Amino acid sequence: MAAAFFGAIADDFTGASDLAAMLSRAGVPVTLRIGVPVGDEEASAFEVIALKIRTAPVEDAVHEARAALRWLRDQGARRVFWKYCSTFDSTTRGNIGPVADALMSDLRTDVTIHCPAFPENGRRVFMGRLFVGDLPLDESPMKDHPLTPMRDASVPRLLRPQVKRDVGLVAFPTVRAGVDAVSATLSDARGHMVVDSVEDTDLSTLAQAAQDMALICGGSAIAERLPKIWRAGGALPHTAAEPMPPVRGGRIVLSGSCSAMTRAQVGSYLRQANGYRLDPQELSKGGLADARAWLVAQPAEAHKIIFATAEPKAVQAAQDALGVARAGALVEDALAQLARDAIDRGIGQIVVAGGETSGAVTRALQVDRLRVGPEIAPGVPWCFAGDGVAIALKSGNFGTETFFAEAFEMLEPGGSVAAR
Ligand SMILES: Nc1ncnc2c1ncn2[C@@H]1O[C@H](COP(=O)(O)OP(=O)(O)O)[C@@H](O)[C@H]1O
Ligand SMILES: O=C(O)[C@@H](O)C(=O)COP(=O)(O)O
Repeated sequence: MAAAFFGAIADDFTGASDLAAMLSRAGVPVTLRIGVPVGDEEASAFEVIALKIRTAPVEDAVHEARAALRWLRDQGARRVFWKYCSTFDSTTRGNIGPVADALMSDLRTDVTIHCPAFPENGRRVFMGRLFVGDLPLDESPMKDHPLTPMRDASVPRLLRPQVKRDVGLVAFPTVRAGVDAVSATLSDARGHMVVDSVEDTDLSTLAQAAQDMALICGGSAIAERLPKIWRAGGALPHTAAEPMPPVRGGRIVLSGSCSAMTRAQVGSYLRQANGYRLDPQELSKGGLADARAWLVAQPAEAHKIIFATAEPKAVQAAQDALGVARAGALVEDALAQLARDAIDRGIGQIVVAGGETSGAVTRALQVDRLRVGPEIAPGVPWCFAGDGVAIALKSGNFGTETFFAEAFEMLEPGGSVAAR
């Protein structure tokens, strides 16, 4: 049976598909697993396990991540990646640090790096401060995230209260001094080293310096560099990507993200699509019957979107009335049920917006693995579930305004996926 070479644990589903897309750019076979598989399976060289632990209680998150690590190691993976959000999304109790600590202990390593930077998507780290576009994290739209509002931009300061080990910084001047300077710093370091990275060239330097680390933590962008480095160094055996399977027609967008970019994308798509808006307070009183009836009345081929996406004020009002967790769960459960309905109606092309939302929808579809296909936008690939179903899991802030239409165009006859 083929063995895994690299194993990643992602704290949410969009994050997992983002990482899988970045690895796929190097032409290596990547399998995205939905939850920890049970027992041995035919492994790809690159395995990514999607968990839904970003906002889970710390003990649950650590427990699931450790189970994922055991499975990956059992499949042969010796290089491990802990994938979290490029905007360092974590609650006040935060799972990023505790999971990193637990993985370090299990891997018997006393140093790791934290690299959330993703310059292609506007996430940069300078002197430990995380920027989203031209704004510090705590001034960016992430300050209003429904589940993980980010109120500080300093990654070391966010991480320190979450971990048992020391937290240090590989600062920009060292990164720009090159691979030897970073390697020397890391070889003397212990604990969690946050690394600055402003441009892609910094990621290449860091990936070179970290290529032999047992554990790397962060966003997906640094991982893009790793397959090429391992291949060039002779560590990675020859691997080839697989062809894409056929996809059936019928399309729908399900959006539970309230991020700034998703709000713009929903607004743009509503100019061409039939739309149904879900409201958590109405869901709590009236349930889902209206939304399900609306979906049944839609032609399969029509452009259509069901969304709970709302402005921060409306989100706040729903949370004040219902509580944060219940408001979120009502929306996630509703979109999960509607995804099942869509599949039952023969719809084959589903775009989901939002990390938590993607977790709820994908689980509801009872898919256990996805083949990773071409990217619609940086970090958002089409994934293939089998039976002619394609799913794209879009992180809240990824993509441009016309993302939803572009995604379906790729699957149209003559589109870039259909043409393969
Ligand atoms: N109108 C709303 N009011 C309150 N919560 C909402 C609303 N719409 C969506 N949510 C919840 O907000 C959360 C958004 O998180 P997520 O799906 O991870 O999106 P993102 O990728 O933008 O972070 C989900 O739990 C979702 O159910
Ligand atoms: O690293 C990233 O930004 C994404 O891969 C990610 O984790 C997305 O999370 P959501 O914004 O919650 O979808």
